[in-house]
Amino acid sequence: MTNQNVVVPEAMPTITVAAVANSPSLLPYPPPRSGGASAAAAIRKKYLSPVELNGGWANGWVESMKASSPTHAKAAAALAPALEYEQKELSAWTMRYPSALGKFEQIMSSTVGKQIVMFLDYDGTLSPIVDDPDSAFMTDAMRAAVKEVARYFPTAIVSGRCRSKVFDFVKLSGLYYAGSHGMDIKVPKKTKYTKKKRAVLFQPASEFLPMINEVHKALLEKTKSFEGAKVENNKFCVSVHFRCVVEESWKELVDEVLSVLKEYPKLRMTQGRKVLEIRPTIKWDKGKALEFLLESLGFANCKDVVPVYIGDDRTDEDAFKVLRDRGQGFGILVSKFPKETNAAYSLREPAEVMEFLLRLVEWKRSLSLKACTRAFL
Ligand SMILES: O=P(O)(O)OC[C@H]1O[C@H](O[C@H]2O[C@H](CO)[C@@H](O)[C@H](O)[C@H]2O)[C@H](O)[C@@H](O)[C@@H]1O
Repeated sequence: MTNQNVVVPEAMPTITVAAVANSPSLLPYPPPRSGGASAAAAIRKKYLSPVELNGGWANGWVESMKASSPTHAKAAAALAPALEYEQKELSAWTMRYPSALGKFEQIMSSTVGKQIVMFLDYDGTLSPIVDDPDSAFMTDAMRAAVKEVARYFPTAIVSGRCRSKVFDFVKLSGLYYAGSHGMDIKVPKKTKYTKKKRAVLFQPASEFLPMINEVHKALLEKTKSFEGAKVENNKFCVSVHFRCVVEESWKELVDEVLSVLKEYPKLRMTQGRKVLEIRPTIKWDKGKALEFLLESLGFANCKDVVPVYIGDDRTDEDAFKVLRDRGQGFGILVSKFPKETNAAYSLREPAEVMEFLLRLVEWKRSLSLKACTRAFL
């Protein structure tokens, strides 16, 4: 069976056992905890294209879904040699993607005299991952930190959620919001940084709205018998959550989702953190949204701008890649586990993101203070 609208989860070349041994950073998320050659075999299996696996596409998705299963991880954690192997992998990975907190001074010294623009993902970055997507609240302390950052730097929230929903969580005006993985961007008429004649609403997938609503309904119907499954309408994309579905039912769930998708060749499916994301096939992603926002802010051809993007998920990789390709700014991946990434730095969890944001504010204030003192001398 071939299905053009299905994106192979993490389509990666097949990795050999030797290659894995030599490249500790080539690990799926979270890494298999079975250690040594068997870990390598698990990695190899994960990266096989679904068409190569017996049973075809759906099995490929289930393999990918299982690779991020905490149940699997816990069961395998009983193996002591695996833990040692894992520690080595982690330290090799953090050498390659150092902590943005550990390298804070170094990072900041490269931004002096330049304009930092902040891009923040929401789930898993500003808020912890929780079972119920409707309860993924950010803390007041995090909100205060983001507010402070936005006082000093243009700040955008870039999320897979629909724009109104992510605004309801963040509740801060004066920021830029890009929802539906960047397919719904609003640039207000007047901000500290831009004065536009009118607000800009950029929705490159607007023609898909009726189709997305139709698919949302169909998916609600098809998944209603799966205990724990949740379908979320994110306006220009739909999320099918399987975090609370028992693993034995994942294959059946994927089959149902694929059976709906078969009727919509203009939609594609990708996988996030325990979620299947259905979205239009248009060439638009969080990376394009980052470029669009930089342009809207007047930094399109500016050499002295440092875009900083913090995110935790596969969809954030598009933005990290844009920064890497531009050779401008840097991405920070939020992850506790080694993970192949286009980011330059890492942070372990939202609490560290908050610490980074607060240090950024402190650094900016101390710079301004030094400048004032110099002016008085
Ligand atoms: O781009 P993001 O802001 O990171 O949004 C990506 C998806 O995030 C949400 O799902 C994830 O977080 C949930 C709450 O912690 C969790 O239950 C779920 O398993 C995660 O995948 C959101 O609900 C999705 O619609 C977004 O696409």
